[in-house]
Amino acid sequence: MPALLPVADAQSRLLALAPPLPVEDVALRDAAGRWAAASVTALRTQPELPLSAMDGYAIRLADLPGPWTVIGESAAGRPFAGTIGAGQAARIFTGAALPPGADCVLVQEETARDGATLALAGDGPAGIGGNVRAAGLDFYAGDTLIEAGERITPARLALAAIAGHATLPVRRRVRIAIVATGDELRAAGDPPAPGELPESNGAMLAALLADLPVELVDLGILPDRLDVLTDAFAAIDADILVTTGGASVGDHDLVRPALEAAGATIDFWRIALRPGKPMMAGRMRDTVVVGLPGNPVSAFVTALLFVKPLIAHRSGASDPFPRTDLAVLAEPLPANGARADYVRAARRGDGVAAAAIQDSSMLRTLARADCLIVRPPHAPHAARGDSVEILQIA
Ligand SMILES: Nc1nc2c(c(=O)[nH]1)N[C@H]1C(S)=C(S)[C@@H](COP(=O)(O)OP(=O)(O)OC[C@H]3O[C@@H](n4cnc5c(N)ncnc54)[C@H](O)[C@@H]3O)O[C@H]1N2
Ligand code: MOO
Repeated sequence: MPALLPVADAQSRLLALAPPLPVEDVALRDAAGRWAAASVTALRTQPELPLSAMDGYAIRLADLPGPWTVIGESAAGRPFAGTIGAGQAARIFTGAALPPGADCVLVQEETARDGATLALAGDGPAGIGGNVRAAGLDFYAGDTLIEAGERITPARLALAAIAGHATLPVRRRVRIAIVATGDELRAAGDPPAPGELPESNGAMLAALLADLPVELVDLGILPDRLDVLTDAFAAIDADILVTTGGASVGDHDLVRPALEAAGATIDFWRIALRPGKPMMAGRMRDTVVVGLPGNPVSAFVTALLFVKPLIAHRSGASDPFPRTDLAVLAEPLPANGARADYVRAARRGDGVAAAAIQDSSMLRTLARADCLIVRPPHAPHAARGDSVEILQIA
């Protein structure tokens, strides 16, 4: 058996199987959660004019300590038409344009007003520009606001809107088909006969992909039959096909031969990862095929490390891999073997502690974990208090 492929090598080979999808311009709200296909520049300056940051009075700093004569009003969207001269003030509201002649804003709470006469009842603004947002404070027309390959987060979406964009260039949504394989599987809710069990990977994968720009087709459960699997795979019209189960070496593990019979070329199979060793990936015409192991925890971990990054890559992400953090061990960990280990763990006190049993079938253990401790191949014994890399999962 050839040596197992290191996780990072498998990740880069997977992404190299197919490029990002074609670009389309979509309405702003439809771009949420996708990745910018080109850099986004500001079509306007924000704010375009100096604006008041407070409700109060627009004045000239040199006129402090007053009093002033109030000669007009500037509201957001309805600027004052006149100019502020010596001893004059304009009522002004938050977001309103600072009238010409004024250079600062006196906040309402520091004033006493009697008809058109305004008196100081506090310290007043600290200097020229006090309580005023200068033109271009946030950005200037022509500034690059979002780089190509960056995710369109809610904040970046709002930024694009205020910068004057109605649409954004993004990659089209990823069409992804998922299939569970196994004669023993029954749809969740169907009573299983002895030796059968409810199918759980489909719901888990769909939930894991819910925050990604995908069109998901769930093909349900297919039996361990070469002809049925081959016909089903050959008929798939998707950018990515994800199977679970049947990936290992048993007599009923038919995903690889079925993919090959359907025209796929397998690029790699079996990686140095626990859980997730029997994972495979390849290409079937324009479809990237990813065969995940059937064990539910193995399917979860390989979906996090491979399927989500593949979707991000095909969606144009420049940084498609999950971000890890550092945490302190609340309990020691034994030395690791030859495969990278993603250890189910939970926060305890101010550290993280691994679950006692790490079997890759155990969904309750996974469901109670809030992170995976990343143990590199051959990592030595780690003591309580040591710093470890973790991947947040909840
Ligand atoms: N001789 C060897 N045996 C195994 C090896 C090996 O290297 N040599 N690898 C083991 C590893 S590691 C894993 S992981 C499993 C994965 O094998 P498969 O991908 O072929 O998975 P199955 O055998 O089909 O299923 C494993 C397990 O998970 C249950 N399962 C499958 N699909 C689902 C689903 N959609 N929902 C819920 N549960 C599912 C299935 O009933 C099995 O219990 O192979 C080891 N064996
Ligand atoms: O690596 Mo398997 O994925 O033990 O569970």
